[in-house]
Amino acid sequence: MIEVEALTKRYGSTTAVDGLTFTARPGTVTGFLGPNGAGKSTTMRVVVGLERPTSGATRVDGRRYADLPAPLHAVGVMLDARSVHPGRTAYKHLLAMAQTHGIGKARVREVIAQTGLEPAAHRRAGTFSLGMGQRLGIAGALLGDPQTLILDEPVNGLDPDGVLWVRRLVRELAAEGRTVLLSSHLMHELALCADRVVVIGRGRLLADATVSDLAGESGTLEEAYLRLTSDSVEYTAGGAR
Ligand SMILES: Nc1ncnc2c1ncn2[C@@H]1O[C@H](COP(=O)(O)OP(=O)(O)OP(=O)(O)O)[C@@H](O)[C@H]1O
Repeated sequence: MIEVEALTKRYGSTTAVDGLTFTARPGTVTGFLGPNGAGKSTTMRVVVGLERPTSGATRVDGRRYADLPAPLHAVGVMLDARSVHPGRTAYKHLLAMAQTHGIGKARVREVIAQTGLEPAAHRRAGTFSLGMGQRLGIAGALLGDPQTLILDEPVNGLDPDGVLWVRRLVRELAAEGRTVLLSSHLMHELALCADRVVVIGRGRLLADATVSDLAGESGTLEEAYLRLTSDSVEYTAGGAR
């Protein structure tokens, strides 16, 4: 379970997250949606202890990230698929992560198979396509068999097979009772795999609803999203607003 409670994060004069509260629950895929710069990545970075909140709090399974005894087993994270050392092979990268938590080679091989990385396991990550890098990032998130997964834009750069694979994977993880928080720009993508959707704009909560409630009576989910975020989009195809 992920709890975000009255979270505010400022960088100088920029308020990236502004009094945000929501909960991502076990057994559920929670879609985290908002236009560019809405504050999704910042929120996720605070949840996993990479940023300190200006005010408010975040918790994973009732604890602050810093208080988790074995973070890799509690929460699997993929924030930036390009953050892997380019000179390391996929296998070596995962093995190095595994060793920080006493996870064995068998589990490394298991997540390599689960993410379809077997043919590329001994290639340097620097030679990977964006899609392969995403698979490696997801493999790292799965490594500790965590109850909670946080995936920032996991379908970015994936081919159609990869997109289908991610959809199936997150559904399976939730069906096993895990908490999955998944960000995307794409409402239609989330509609296909999320149970709930948390929509933010300019760091503020705009909606927290089931996919079907958000679409409501009036048209499609995409229309509901555009209506919600129309005041939050800083730039449109026609230029600055
Ligand atoms: N380290 C930082 N220093 C200064 N400003 C930052 C920093 N990180 C994020 N911001 C600003 O905070 C706001 C929220 O950014 P964030 O990356 O969280 O949004 P996002 O919803 O993830 O966007 P995107 O979908 O484009 O990745 C933006 O205005 C961004 O420029």
